[in-house]
Amino acid sequence: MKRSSSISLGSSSGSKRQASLAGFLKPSQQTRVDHGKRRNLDLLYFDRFVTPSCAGQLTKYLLDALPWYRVKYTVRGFDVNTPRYTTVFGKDSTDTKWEDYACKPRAIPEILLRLMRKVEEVTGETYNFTLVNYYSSGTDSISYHSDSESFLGPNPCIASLSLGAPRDFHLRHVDYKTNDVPPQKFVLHDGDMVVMRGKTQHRWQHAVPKRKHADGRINITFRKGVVRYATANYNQYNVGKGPMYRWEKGRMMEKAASGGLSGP
Ligand SMILES: O=C(O)CCC(=O)C(=O)O
Ligand SMILES: [Fe+2]
Repeated sequence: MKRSSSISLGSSSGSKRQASLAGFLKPSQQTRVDHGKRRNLDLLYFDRFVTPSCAGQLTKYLLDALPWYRVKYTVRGFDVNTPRYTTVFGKDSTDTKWEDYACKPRAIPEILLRLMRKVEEVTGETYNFTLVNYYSSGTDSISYHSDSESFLGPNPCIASLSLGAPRDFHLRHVDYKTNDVPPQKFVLHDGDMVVMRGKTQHRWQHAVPKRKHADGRINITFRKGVVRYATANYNQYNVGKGPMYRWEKGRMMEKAASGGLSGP
């Protein structure tokens, strides 16, 4: 699908830094991958949803402006070190007041909000969270998982934008061990967007595997949390209680303990 609309990401922003981001979006091509053989894989793929110049500015801005975390947690007695930097903004759609959460959610920064509105327009969905990953090198990754959390509702739509270095994106059917449904593998380039919809999260898993060599890559996902627990869960697994990191002089620098969410 061709679209000619473009928007400015920066013109009416409050902060000077954001206002200097004069990029634009131009959804160029939309490919839908959903035929029956692929068993409930309902994907939209936007080739260069964000133009290269906008993607470059956005990457620099986000790296610089956002607080980053390297979350550690325990699952069934095993210590897990999240193998990438993460951060999260937004709040579930319940009418819970912001101050009533044990860990106060953070408002979505203006630039991500603008991006979210454009993604909403193009996907015909609404979102209230943005989760951001930073893969600093090929050893940063996300292993096979599905985002089928019940707090996202029955068939969640998740829009996922890639910025920076290309990385492989793999999908496999949940019953891949016993069926012959082939895995799907493609490369996500700077500015590309994948939208996972329908039963995709229930019937498929996705991953960004480790690679020997890869430069920095940011991934932004837009999701909609429909119950209060979404906010606590996303905070726990994307911010945690460990130190915060800031991008300074071309690398991540550890800062004081976050103690939960505080302003970006
Ligand atoms: O980095 C990506 O492309 C995928 C990220 C992802 O699957 C997630 O954050 O749940
Ligand atoms: Fe995911």
